[in-house]
Amino acid sequence: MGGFGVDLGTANTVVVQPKRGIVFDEPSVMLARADEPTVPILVGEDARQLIGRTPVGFQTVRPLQDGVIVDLESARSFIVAILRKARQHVWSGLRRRAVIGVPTGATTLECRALLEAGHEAGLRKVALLPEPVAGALGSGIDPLEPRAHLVVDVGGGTAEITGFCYGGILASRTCRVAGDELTRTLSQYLRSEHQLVVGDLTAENLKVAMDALADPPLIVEGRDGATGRARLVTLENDEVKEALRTTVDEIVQTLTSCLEDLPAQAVGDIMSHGVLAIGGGALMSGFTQLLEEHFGFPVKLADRPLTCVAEGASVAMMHPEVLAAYGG
Ligand SMILES: Nc1ncnc2c1ncn2[C@@H]1O[C@H](COP(=O)(O)OP(=O)(O)OP(=O)(O)O)[C@@H](O)[C@H]1O
Repeated sequence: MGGFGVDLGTANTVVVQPKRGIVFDEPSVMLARADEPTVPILVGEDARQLIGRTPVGFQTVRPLQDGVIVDLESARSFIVAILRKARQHVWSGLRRRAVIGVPTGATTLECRALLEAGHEAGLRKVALLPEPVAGALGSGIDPLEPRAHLVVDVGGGTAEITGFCYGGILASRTCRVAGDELTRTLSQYLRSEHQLVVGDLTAENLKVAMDALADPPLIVEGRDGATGRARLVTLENDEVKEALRTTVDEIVQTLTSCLEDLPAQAVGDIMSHGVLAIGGGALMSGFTQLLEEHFGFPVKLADRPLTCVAEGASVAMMHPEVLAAYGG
């Protein structure tokens, strides 16, 4: 069966084909000339490497913000470019169809922009599926069963929580503070507390490294804010966690507030089966434990939190009943 399951994220884009698995998994970034911002020269990881070191006359463009398209032309060029890259693995002249994950909180206009970008990129048929439903499907959950599920998705631009059951959404809350804001918080912290200026990539690597860090301190390279000279700063794991605490609390509070909107019976289902956590931000050290403390019931990190949305979108192509219930 042809076609693509696509998670077009603010931070990363993943494309899955039903028979071949993941055919593209790279940052949602493209490099373009400043005077032609919608014509990509580099796409994905190659373009990301130039963030913070972009030569004069070029710019790095992120076609999505907060999980939705902000500029139709850039988004269309980006989709064309990633599908071309994906096709290097499987060349095909056929016009394919696709299921694309979309934030539950996306407006009709934002959904239309995504559909238009897909069609303009040459896709024959495009259907949309809420990302939490796709993530659940990609994690082996049947979203049509008559039992409530709660999915937390912490991405780059948004953190979302969605309750759904038997083909319908029960409740949903969105927080436009997520992984990328945590990176910015860390960058600002280094500047204000250590007078160290670092690039976005360094701040993000530090945030992700905290995950793997047990006891050894972390060494960060940057530029001294006063003298401009290169300097190293040593940070303890706990210091990084503390620097991120206020932003993490903001995300957790929005997510837990969704419980108020859920019917009591649904809360019972979730208490006995737990919450599913997806998205790269959920990988942050201690995040699922913190959520468990606030929810009061178990939170399970998906087996493949970064790719399950695209995997579920790919599975949905073979389940038109799921698309009919949740998508379009
Ligand atoms: N091990 C990790 N620890 C902490 N954060 C991580 C880790 N791995 C990835 N991230 C963060 O997860 C975010 C990207 O997650 P993901 O790819 O799910 O987002 P997205 O789908 O592109 O975004 P959105 O859902 O907002 O459109 C980034 O902010 C990245 O820094």
